[in-house]
Amino acid sequence: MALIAPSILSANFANLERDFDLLNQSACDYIHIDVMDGHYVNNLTFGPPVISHLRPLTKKPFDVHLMIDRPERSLKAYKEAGADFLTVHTDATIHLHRTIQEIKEMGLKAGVALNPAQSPEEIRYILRDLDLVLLMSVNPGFGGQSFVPQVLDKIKELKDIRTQGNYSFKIEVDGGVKLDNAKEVLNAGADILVAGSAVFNAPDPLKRIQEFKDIQ
Ligand SMILES: O=C(CO)[C@@H](O)[C@H](O)COP(=O)(O)O
Repeated sequence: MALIAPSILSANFANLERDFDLLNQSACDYIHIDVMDGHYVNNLTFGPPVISHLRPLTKKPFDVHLMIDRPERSLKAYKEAGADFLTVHTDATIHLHRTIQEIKEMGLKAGVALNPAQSPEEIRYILRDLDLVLLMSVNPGFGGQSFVPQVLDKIKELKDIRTQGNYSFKIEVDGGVKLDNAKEVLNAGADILVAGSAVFNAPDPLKRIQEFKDIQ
């Protein structure tokens, strides 16, 4: 069964408590939290203070996706705010291996994100250290963009690499995931689907999450 991580980037920022009530009632597996700093990406969302206020609202794991420059400077703040997974971008940190080790030493699950133009080859030598590889299927920064179709081949490639290397990381796909392409994304090898606008812009977000969960 697909693991579903609704992205609160498309939630109502003026009413996050209501949207967290909804997520608590749902069958979602993780809550995907997009942190954007206005530098690594143009958009700006929130940081540790907001996340720490969200933490008591749910027991669901926080899958925190850091779209920020130099994430190594603030890992501890995100741990203290309540992150369970911390995912960084390869091109945002200078010493990626060290950053991953620091996330793991804090007892968190460590993830690396690849943008649509980046190859899994870039992270070949750290794959054994990772709990998660997040394949961006849009360019990062905004919700509601269209799925970049070439990413389907990348998912397959990464899944083959995982099998050949006997690695244990999960493959998460993020951006433009909708009900009508989710099956193809899962068949390509994704374990976790991130869905923002497909969930929060749906007439019935609870039903929509269940529809994603029910995909065979
Ligand atoms: O990280 C990002 C965008 O940078 C994603 O998590 C989006 O939030 C996904 O939104 P949709 O494409 O599902 O609307």
